[in-house]
Amino acid sequence: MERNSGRHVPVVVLAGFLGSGKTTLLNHLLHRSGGSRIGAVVNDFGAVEIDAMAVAGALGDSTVSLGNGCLCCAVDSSELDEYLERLARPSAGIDVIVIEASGLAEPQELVRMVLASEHPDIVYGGLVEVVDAAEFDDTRARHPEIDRHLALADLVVVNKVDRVPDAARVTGLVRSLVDRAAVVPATHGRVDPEFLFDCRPSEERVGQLSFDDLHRDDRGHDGHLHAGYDSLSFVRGRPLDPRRLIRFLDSRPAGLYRIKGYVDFGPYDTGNRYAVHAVGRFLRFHPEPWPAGAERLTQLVLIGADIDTAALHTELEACLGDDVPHADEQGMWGVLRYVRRTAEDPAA
Ligand SMILES: Nc1nc2c(ncn2[C@@H]2O[C@H](COP(=O)(O)OP(=O)(O)OP(=O)(O)O)[C@@H](O)[C@H]2O)c(=O)[nH]1
Repeated sequence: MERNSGRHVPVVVLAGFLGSGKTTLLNHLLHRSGGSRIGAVVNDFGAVEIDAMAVAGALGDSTVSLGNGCLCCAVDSSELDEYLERLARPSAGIDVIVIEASGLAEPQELVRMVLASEHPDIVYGGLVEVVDAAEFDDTRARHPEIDRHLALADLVVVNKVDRVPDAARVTGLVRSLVDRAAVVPATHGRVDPEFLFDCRPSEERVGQLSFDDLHRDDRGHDGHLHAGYDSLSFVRGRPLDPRRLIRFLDSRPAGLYRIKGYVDFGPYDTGNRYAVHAVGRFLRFHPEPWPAGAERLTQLVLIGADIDTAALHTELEACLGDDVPHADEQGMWGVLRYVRRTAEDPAA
């Protein structure tokens, strides 16, 4: 692909099911993009913008966030256009824009929105689909439409190959489902940024997409991946009790597929907040120092199908800690079981 010559900024759509590793990949790109400056548009499904928080530090003013709901269901694309306009301005000095879609977005809707943009300085830069190798079989079984998403992709990153014994089988299966896309295995989203900048589809392929896949149909949003999914946001200024939270997490219902956010354990660790990620049955905590001046908040987003959001909310309330100034030493043991301190597993 030609790099931005000052005329056209490519816009890459980064999609993939809940928890597949989109934010991790975007963060990798931001740190490894060499001389290229990346602008990011982040779209979360939950009302608290956890993904935007996770990428903001690396980007400063070149990230914008479209929170609360799926971008694919935005009434019109003018809001997106406004953001793209801001990022594509020559003064922003941005070479490529990446839109990180919510894990429940319909990629073809996003591609359509980019193609429909009237902004003269941007050009559609391709669809990147991230796949969670460990969850791929289950996700496909629950959502056969994933195959359709992969068929639209220009690059598929088969992520989390460290979590599967049969990475070659999963990669082969993905290859059989794509059209012309390149398929690259990865761990923690570590792909060569050139892959993304190079994944721009040919004119022919864009034409094919816009004709076959991109016209708006009249199904409404019933057939969308997010139909049937609910999300719940939990924000509190009072610390959580680690034992109670672990009890909640260990007994979480099967439909609660994704949890992400940050937890304040108050006196149990005054220096760190704990990024938490649950994807299916997988659970991980990453302690990280509180950013300077950050308000000490617990902020969680829970996403799932057939979940009782009111009951989950009540259960989370019950995880709030008692107002004790001191913490007992064993209190964090349950949490620390889910912390991995190796270079192989950096915080997302
Ligand atoms: N073991 C392993 N974990 C990974 C890998 N890539 C990402 N993760 C972890 O998977 C979890 C989800 O990663 P994210 O990057 O937040 O996923 P996402 O696709 O942005 O999630 P949503 O925005 O909720 O759809 C985090 O705990 C990551 O650290 C990987 O290659 N291997």
